[in-house]
Amino acid sequence: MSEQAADVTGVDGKRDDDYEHHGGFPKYEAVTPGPDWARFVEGMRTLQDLAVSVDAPDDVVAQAADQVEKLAAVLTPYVVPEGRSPAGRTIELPGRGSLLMPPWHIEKFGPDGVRSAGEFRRYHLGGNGAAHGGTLPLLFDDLMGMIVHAYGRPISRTAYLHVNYRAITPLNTPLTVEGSVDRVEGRKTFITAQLKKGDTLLADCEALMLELLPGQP
Ligand SMILES: CCCCC/C=C\C/C=C\C/C=C\C/C=C\CCCC(=O)SCCNC(=O)CCNC(=O)[C@H](O)C(C)(C)COP(=O)(O)OP(=O)(O)OC[C@H]1O[C@@H](n2cnc3c(N)ncnc32)[C@H](O)[C@@H]1OP(=O)(O)O
Repeated sequence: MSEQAADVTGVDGKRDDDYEHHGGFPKYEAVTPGPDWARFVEGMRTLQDLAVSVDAPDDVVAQAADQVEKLAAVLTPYVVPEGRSPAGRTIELPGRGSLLMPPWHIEKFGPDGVRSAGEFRRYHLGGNGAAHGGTLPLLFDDLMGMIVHAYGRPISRTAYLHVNYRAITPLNTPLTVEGSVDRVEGRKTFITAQLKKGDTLLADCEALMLELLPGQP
């Protein structure tokens, strides 16, 4: 597993040294895990989809539960502190290799904004074939973190996230989400983003990201 420092170069081309010591935040570095990590994560995503969509006989569920318990026992000795797992730090994988994130891949990452593309899956079902309303703020919030980072701002947290649901967000359909910094006022970074299916606006979002003060968690 090789580690590389995240690019924290600001819009003015200067390295943002504040990134190193702002807030009480651990420092994250992008990572390239071994060759089986992608297969492992995708397999786990398939299991998540299945776990919310099967109605299997008791003996099949018992068999599955046995295997899940065995798998957990295999992995448990390797639990590491926050920021050390490849989950969330593998930029080239959908959802940066984190099961919490929808399996979307980054198409554009820079000071002028971040765009990612992907699909919501059965795991993300809300009702009547649409994505759960709570999955959209998850997608947007993660995007906001990346936009702040790509813009070269110090570590910031979401103070508010305002989502407007404009149309039903379908499952298993290619979508894009894109956003950029609107303005910066002191510690405040204001960002807007849109979720689209082709040219159709599904949801838009406005967020305030607040730069953390020294020692803030
Ligand atoms: C993973 C990396 C892998 C490799 C790297 C590669 C790629 C990058 C990838 C990812 C990105 C990397 C890193 C991302 C890092 C972090 C993202 C984290 C996102 C989150 O983690 S998301 C969690 C949900 N988030 C919270 O859990 C926040 C809880 N909260 C608080 O922690 C405090 O609340 C805080 C600190 C936000 C503010 O507290 P505070 O005391 O410092 O500030 P204060 O309240 O004084 O406000 C100052 C001024 O903001 C105004 N203001 C405040 N709140 C407002 C509101 N809601 N609406 C309107 N105005 C508001 C005030 O009115 C005042 O304005 P004014 O100065 O004009 O009077």
